[in-house]
Amino acid sequence: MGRRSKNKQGAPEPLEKKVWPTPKKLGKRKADSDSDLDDKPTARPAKKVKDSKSKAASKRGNDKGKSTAKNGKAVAKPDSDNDSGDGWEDVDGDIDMDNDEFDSDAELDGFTGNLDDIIDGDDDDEPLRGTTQKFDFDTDEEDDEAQPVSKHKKSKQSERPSKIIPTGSDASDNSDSDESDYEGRVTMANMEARSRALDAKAAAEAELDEEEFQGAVVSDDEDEDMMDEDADDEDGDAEPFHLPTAAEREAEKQQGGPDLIVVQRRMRECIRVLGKFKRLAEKDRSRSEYTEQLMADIASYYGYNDFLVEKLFQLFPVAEANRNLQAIEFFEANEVPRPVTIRTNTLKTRRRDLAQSLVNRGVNLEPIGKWTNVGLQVFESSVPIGATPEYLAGHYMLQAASSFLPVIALSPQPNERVLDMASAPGGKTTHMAALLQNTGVVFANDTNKARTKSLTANVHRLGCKNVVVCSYDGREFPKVMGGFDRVLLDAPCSGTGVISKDQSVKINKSERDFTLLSHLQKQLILCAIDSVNPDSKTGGYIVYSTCSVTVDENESVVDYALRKRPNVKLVDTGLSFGREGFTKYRGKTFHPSVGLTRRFYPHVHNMDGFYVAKFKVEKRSKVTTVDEPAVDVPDSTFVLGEETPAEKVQEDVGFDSEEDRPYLEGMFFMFLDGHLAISTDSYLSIYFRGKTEAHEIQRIASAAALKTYANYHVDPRITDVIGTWRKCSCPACQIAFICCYKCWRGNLFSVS
Ligand SMILES: C[S@@+](CC[C@H](N)C(=O)[O-])C[C@H]1O[C@@H](n2cnc3c(N)ncnc32)[C@H](O)[C@@H]1O
Repeated sequence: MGRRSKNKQGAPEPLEKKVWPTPKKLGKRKADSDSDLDDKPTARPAKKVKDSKSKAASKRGNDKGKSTAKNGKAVAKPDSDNDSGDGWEDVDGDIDMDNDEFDSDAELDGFTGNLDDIIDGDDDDEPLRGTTQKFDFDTDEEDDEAQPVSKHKKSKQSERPSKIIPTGSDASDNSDSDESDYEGRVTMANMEARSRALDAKAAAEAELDEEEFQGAVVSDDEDEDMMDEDADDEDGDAEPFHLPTAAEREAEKQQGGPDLIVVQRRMRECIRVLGKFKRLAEKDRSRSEYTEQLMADIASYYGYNDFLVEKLFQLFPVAEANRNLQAIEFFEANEVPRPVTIRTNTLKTRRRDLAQSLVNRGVNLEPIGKWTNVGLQVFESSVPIGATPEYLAGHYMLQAASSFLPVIALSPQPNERVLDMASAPGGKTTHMAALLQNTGVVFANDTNKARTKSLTANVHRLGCKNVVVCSYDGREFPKVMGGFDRVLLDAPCSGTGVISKDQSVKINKSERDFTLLSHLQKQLILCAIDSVNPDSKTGGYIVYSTCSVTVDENESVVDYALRKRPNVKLVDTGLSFGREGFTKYRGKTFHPSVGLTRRFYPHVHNMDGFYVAKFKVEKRSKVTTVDEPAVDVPDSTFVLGEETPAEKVQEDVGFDSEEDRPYLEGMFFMFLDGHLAISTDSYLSIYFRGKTEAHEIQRIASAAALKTYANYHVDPRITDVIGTWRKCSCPACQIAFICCYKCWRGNLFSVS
């Protein structure tokens, strides 16, 4: 770990801001670039009231929010306000409020606040607003422990040194920028404009990246300065910065490394020199020397290994004028906790009702933004947000905002069959179950059996009744079963997007990890594609996502899938924000459609770093076989040992083999007394949960034996079947829990 992480020291002295170029000096170009950087998280004090539109409303909101927490008395907003476009629109007017424990009217009666006073919906379109305090939960994992969100809790931010780089709001004159009319804050609209501007600049990126990749050093003479010409005089006053030579750096190392303050200053100076290289660089020193020094200092200052710093630094293309600033903003954002967010479980409640209940308990919150109608951002809470009665009753999931994105992109439709290939602990599974309104079926798979326990617990808590939990290696699909309308592959990844939650990523990732992960992801994505029914009438989609920002795990994987499976194409994710996926990166050129994929960054969107790609699986025009190994995978990448050798999996993922036929043809699932029955045109299989008693197997199997093609087996990898099966009314059925084939087909999804 670097010295900051290792020592957990207090904040070093703030940087002397006077040495930074003023906004004026930075000029228009800087203002543009800063405007992009302004998408960063802002260290905002905990608050629940938006302060832009109506100070009066804000004040009322604050006051009421506090008083409601205390006295629990006030009048609920009339229902008619629900549709006022205030950001609290109901997500589903037809919610089955089948949970007796929850009485929304009772909640309303007791509600003492007026949410509309608290909320100004007009700026509801920010991805996420400023961080308040640290709250420990994994991107994708529910934290079982109760976690109060206390305004008194000391955040990690408070221990941090001041910023290395003045950000847009710190340093730039934004009078021309989108946010100037909005108190310097970022809106979805201006964020997108910034993204577009950046993306336009990326046109020149590939050539420069390639040059860098091939070791070509950009000529100093050709470098563009970031500063305006009129800044020259003032630059003359600045102390010349001496870039340490290799020998000096070695000596520094021998003495135990540089002082933290020295590192801070040096980073700042390197960025300054790189920004106006011709004027400020020392003679005979190259741009790459400054960049190397900057990366080395980032590694020691933030506590990364050198390899990862370089990998992450390279995400910011050389061609971008503000490349170094962006990189620093990214590393800085990894030191700041992301906002606490929850997802309303629409199987049990409505967002507005949930919000009212939580406000009554002293929770300050607001809708996340217009891109989600189920998300709430929690600013502060006097109660542990992971242990409220509403939480225990399954009215919400504690879930990072970025985790909503792949499910929104996948957009499962009622009655569909969906596979969540790597699902534990179930944040996205339960979201999908809710979008299916408890119809159809979600196969929630995860190779890690231990993790399926928390998945099952979440499925139960949230009242999902259409979920089969199983524990296969995802690479065994579609051999296990196929024919899904939609598949989500939220792939195992390096976690470079969630460093703010898991600082160990900074030091425990090596080049080999990325190679192995990328191999695994490539295998999984092919299996995900092959598990989709291309003839699906309503779907035929796959979403691939990771909580990583590296290209190896994202664009490279997606591009690989496009090359290996000509019957798939990328489609728009439907997400209203996010940066375009790279189509060129460090000498590699990806399919142009990779630009349709979306990247999310902590410093831009104030969310965990994330990546989302959506594919449409087309019908295969002719029999195609995979005639080469999908990926050249070392055996060591397989965690199942003897179960499934790599080569076997590779061979088996070919198209249209006779063997695959039953998996790809129409398949029907039903829930049998807590077990799973799968029927195709050719056969019936009953999967007993791993710990099924022998007499239970006997009972069901003997009934199944009445069917000609029935077979059964006990599968320890089917861990839970959460759903109920309504007895068939068909007179042909001799046995209550097994239907004849005809009525089975007709009634399969008549599950209650
Ligand atoms: C990013 S997490 C999934 C988070 C989950 N989608 C959610 O929203 O809660 C990745 C998961 O992949 C699982 N995994 C790793 N290798 C796998 C494989 N070969 N097949 C299936 N799952 C795998 C891990 O156990 C881990 O739970």
